[in-house]
Amino acid sequence: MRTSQKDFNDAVSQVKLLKEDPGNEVKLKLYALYKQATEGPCNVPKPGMLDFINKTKWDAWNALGSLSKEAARQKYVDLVSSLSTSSKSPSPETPAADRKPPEGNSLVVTSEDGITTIRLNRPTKKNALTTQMYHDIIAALQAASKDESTITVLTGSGDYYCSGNDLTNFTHLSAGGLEEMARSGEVLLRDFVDCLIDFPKPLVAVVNGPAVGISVTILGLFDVVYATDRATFHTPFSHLGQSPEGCSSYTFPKIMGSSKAAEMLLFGKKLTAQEACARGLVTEVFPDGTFQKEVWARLKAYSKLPPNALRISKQIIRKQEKEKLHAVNAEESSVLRERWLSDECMNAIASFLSRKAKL
Ligand SMILES: CCCCCCCCCCC/C=C/C(=O)SCCNC(=O)CCNC(=O)[C@H](O)C(C)(C)COP(=O)(O)OP(=O)(O)OC[C@H]1O[C@@H](n2cnc3c(N)ncnc32)[C@H](O)[C@@H]1OP(=O)(O)O
Repeated sequence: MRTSQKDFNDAVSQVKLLKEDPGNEVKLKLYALYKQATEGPCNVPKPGMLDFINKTKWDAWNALGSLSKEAARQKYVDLVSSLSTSSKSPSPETPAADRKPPEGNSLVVTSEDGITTIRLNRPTKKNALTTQMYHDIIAALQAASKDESTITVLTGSGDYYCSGNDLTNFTHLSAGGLEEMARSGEVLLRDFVDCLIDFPKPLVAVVNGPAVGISVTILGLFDVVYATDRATFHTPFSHLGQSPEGCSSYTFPKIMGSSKAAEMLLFGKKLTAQEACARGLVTEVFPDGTFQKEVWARLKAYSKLPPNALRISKQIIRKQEKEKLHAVNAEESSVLRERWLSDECMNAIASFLSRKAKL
């Protein structure tokens, strides 16, 4: 059956009414099909390397080749129709466990039994860290350092611990352009890591699933790291045209030796939880089935220890390193600022956003 211009116009209007964000990949497909349906094959010059949002869009449109306007209209209508069906609200009978938790509250902070828990809560994005989340974690750590709790925990919701920096952070350009984005990124990164370096109470990572990028590098600044046996530890900086951060250029060689650290930080070797434990990055690994029960029981017992003694002991253990860690953090952040402006980095991010590469 042929798609009429009216079907197409209706589908264009329907997209604006979708209840759920269909995600970047689908939005890119819709964009490309729309352009093909309305203007025909891609007929504009390829945007420059640094203009990676428009370059990604151009790539998607250009990839449709000589597809006819009629066929593109049909594909657009079919795609919108599949989205409209899948984004209908769940019926009242849908069991709660089958529903995705809301995306609204990306960080959930709770305090109970002497433990303040900071939970990354963007499970549908594998808990990738938005710029807002870095700010919120800083605020949560500052509050936790002064609250009644004895121990502070960082963990994730859903099947991932954290997929690292949200790569769409790079697409939110302000009036100052790329340079300004890189400058503010450097300041945010430095503040975030400084806050971890200075955190005065026992800081525990409860790694409930795979961990990527900055969520791995900062583990050297935690006092204890518990991981499920499902967790993996991956720092794909070279693949992304980036460089190590979170003080890992200093803490990783110290923790695991320089050659093992290089395998992770230069070549992006992904470690299993057992390997990370053998290298000293993880304190203890638990079977996934009993992970939450065992870890929280242990933390509850530790939280009954005298809080002042814990603070003072942590201070003695970390004191010698603080100055060095702040210097390392400043240097890593400054090097990254340069990296973010490089073609290698731009290309890697554009490639992720257009879904050509997965790590
Ligand atoms: C200059 C501005 C910067 C400002 C901020 C500065 C602050 C400091 C920055 C410090 C530098 C940090 C460096 C890093 O952390 S490097 C590591 C970055 N992370 C990645 O490269 C991971 C990318 N993701 C993946 O490879 C895969 O998604 C993953 C293996 C994690 C999971 O694959 P899987 O197939 O299981 O799931 P999906 O790919 O379908 O993912 C589900 C949805 O989640 C989205 N997603 C996942 N990870 C990220 C991410 N890091 N950023 C953005 N979005 C992410 C993915 O796109 C899917 O979304 P859709 O359903 O909408 O398609």
